[in-house]
Amino acid sequence: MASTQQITPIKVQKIACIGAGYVGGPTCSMIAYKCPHIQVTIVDVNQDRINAWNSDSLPIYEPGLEAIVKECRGRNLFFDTDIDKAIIEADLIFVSVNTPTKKSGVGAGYAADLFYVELCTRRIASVATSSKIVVEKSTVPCRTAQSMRTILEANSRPGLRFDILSNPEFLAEGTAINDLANPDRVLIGSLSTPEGRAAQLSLVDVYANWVDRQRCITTGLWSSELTKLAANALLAQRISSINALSAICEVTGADIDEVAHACGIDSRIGPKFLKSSVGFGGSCFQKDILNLVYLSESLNLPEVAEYWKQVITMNEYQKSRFAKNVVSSMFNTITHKKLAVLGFAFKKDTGDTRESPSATVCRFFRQENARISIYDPKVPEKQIFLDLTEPGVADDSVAVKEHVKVCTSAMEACTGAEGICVLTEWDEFKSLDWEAIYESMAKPAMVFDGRGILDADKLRSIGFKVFSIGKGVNL
Ligand SMILES: NC(=O)c1ccc[n+]([C@@H]2O[C@H](COP(=O)([O-])OP(=O)(O)OC[C@H]3O[C@@H](n4cnc5c(N)ncnc54)[C@H](O)[C@@H]3O)[C@@H](O)[C@H]2O)c1
Ligand SMILES: O=c1ccn([C@@H]2O[C@H](COP(=O)(O)OP(=O)(O)O[C@H]3O[C@H](CO)[C@@H](O)[C@H](O)[C@H]3O)[C@@H](O)[C@H]2O)c(=O)[nH]1
Repeated sequence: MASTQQITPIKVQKIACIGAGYVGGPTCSMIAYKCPHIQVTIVDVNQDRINAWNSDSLPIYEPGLEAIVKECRGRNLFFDTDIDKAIIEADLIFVSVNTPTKKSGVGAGYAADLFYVELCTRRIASVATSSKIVVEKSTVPCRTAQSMRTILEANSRPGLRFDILSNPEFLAEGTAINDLANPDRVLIGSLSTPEGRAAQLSLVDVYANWVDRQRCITTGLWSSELTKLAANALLAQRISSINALSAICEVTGADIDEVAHACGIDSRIGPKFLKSSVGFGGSCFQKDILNLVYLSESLNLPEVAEYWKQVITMNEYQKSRFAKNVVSSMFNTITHKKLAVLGFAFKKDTGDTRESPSATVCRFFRQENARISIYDPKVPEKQIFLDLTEPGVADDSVAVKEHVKVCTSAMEACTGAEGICVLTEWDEFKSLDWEAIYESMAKPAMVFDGRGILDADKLRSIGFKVFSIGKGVNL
């Protein structure tokens, strides 16, 4: 029978966050900003990253982040590599480390690699001198909290308590600050024991400094862990669904934006996440769906696994369909032709290139021996070369530079090109001087809009041949 014993939640005064990445950095900076009475220390093993957080040039680009960090840093927000000190001092610890897809061993290519989560858990256990609330912020497979509890209980000093909470993060890159300041919901899962409930309430109290308590959803641990994977799978599924329809539009002459609008206006469907594109990217969607596929397979649910896998298959199809269409439209060869690629980040307003569809398309163009000129307003040149270098291929870091040029403006990338591919939806691409670009290009000048952001009629009136995703082949 469940105990009715009441335990008073602790008042959190010191928070440590292990992992100063895209999630740990912005999330805990927001906590420091909204809770000046709480001391927040964000720690990482990566000295360069911590140095950057302590400098004028933050390691990630996120609109609005810099102002928040500048206001709080040195006041109640600290970035450090002294992980042990932060653990010892904190009463609540966020584990916000990376959980990439496993590259080898059991579950390779599907399962989440929990190596870093386990490393942190063991470190907390061995270092802690007082009881802690440990919060899974990383996206993890269902029931990871149980493994964390077992490790903590088996390795810590006698008499200490560790309450594990699941508090998955739903921020999207590029809009992280607004997502954190005004979240649709904050999800906190715990065991249904009195201690678990008390820990849950302690974390609700932290968020309640700026989030309405009604929006703080409290659930069981496993529901919370699974909700994170489910939410990403459902979002990615919408994109794959609209992209599957875009292929039908291109053959039939229907217009994907009209279809998406008319479908999305139905309140049961809703308008968001129905923008057809060259494919979804980012560090999460593919990884989390693969994780869900693996979970389904390990639970002996092959039909469920197959269902979710199809979301990724469709995404791969969309990227390759786009790239092949460029080749066929350019008279079946792009060998030695100059192609301008506008946008390399996986979406606008971020410099993140993880799983970027632009990188996939560029790799395809490289295979076809095209000359690729890339412009992205936020992705550093070094990162572009890193992403396009084939790992394990001797001297490819040199060879890639024979095919790929990184430019400092869209105009520079497009000058002399035979085709332009828009692969990230940066706003600045909509207002380029398209007349001047047209004049500078080899003819026929072609534009392949993989994000559906350009005014195709206007471009055609200038003289371009235009392909827009989901708009009928109307070059
Ligand atoms: N990127 C997103 O938009 C996003 C959104 C929601 C959830 N998530 C999830 O959050 C987690 C973190 O993602 P991210 O994008 O911030 O990753 P990231 O790679 O940007 O950051 C992770 C950081 O953890 C550090 N780290 C790894 N092991 C460590 C250890 N043992 N001790 C100290 N530091 C360690 C790494 O050095 C790195 O700086 C992942 O599980 C991801 O799925 C990401
Ligand atoms: O209608 C749409 C919406 C998005 N995208 C693409 O989908 C990808 C992902 O976009 P988005 O979800 O906005 O960015 P992420 O930062 O990857 O955020 C997702 O992944 C995070 C990590 O788990 C979650 O926290 C967020 O809730 C979830 O939206 C990008 O390539 C977008 O260009 C489309 O093609 N069409």
